[in-house]
Amino acid sequence: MSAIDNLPSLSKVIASHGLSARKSLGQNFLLDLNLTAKIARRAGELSDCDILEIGPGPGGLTRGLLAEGARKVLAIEKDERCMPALAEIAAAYPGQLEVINGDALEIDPLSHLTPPIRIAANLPYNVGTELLVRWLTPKQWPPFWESLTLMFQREVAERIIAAPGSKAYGRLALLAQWRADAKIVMHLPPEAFSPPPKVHSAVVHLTALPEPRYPADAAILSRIVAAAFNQRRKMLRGSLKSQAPDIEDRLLSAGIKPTERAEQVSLEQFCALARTFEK
Ligand SMILES: C[S@@+](CC[C@H](N)C(=O)[O-])C[C@H]1O[C@@H](n2cnc3c(N)ncnc32)[C@H](O)[C@@H]1O
Repeated sequence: MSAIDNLPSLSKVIASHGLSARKSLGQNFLLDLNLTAKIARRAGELSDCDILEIGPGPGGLTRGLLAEGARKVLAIEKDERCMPALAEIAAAYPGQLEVINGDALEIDPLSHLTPPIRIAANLPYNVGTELLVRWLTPKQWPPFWESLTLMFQREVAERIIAAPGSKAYGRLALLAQWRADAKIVMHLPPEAFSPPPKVHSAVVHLTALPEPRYPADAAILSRIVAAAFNQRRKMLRGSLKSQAPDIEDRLLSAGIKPTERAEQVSLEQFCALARTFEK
């Protein structure tokens, strides 16, 4: 019998290590290993890849990723209490699991990983969106990762895949669809988690495009789109007035009516508008 067969169930792990869920860390754990294996399979072909996992908690998804054949998993977890449980998994997969106890928003994981790299995470929603925006907006493209497989609150997942004209359409949709193919690959009810959250969840899979769909500077595009959607009910000539005194001319040159609202503007048009700020 191998060490992996000796790993206890996640309910036992939680009980034996006293891992009562902390709300402040957004802890809603996945305890069903069939489910975590299913999520790991949605991350794509793992056997030749290093995986960056953020927020492994007691290690349900970590076990799924390793069982699905990941070459190596680098897991960054803020909660020190999870370290003994993760050490048990590391012992079952010698040399394949490296754990860092720290804040993923402050750690640069690159020196610990070898390409090709995929990212998988079940994170609190605010940390997840902040990291997603960071991963989508590096200056250089393609990025260090090939794909992202991320759990979100269902409404956030819908914002990532939203089309123009819909209520969910905004900065997340534009940044995600500019440089990646994004789709929802799984829906999870609250009961899938312990403790169950108040909201439904969904897993989004994003594959990095070799090149962005349209040329634009990431920082400028991000700034323009944020300003446009911060006042999404306003006409763009109003919401973007602070960006440039000649904003109406810039909008017209990008093929956008200055009286339109952000919701009606396509990704291609936002990129054209961002390019007027590069000159
Ligand atoms: C929703 S739980 C998911 C845990 C585990 N992946 C699972 O699916 O059962 C989120 C995890 O992210 C961790 N976490 C929260 N903020 C973090 C941060 N800034 N950096 C690293 N981990 C964080 C929490 O401690 C928690 O273990």
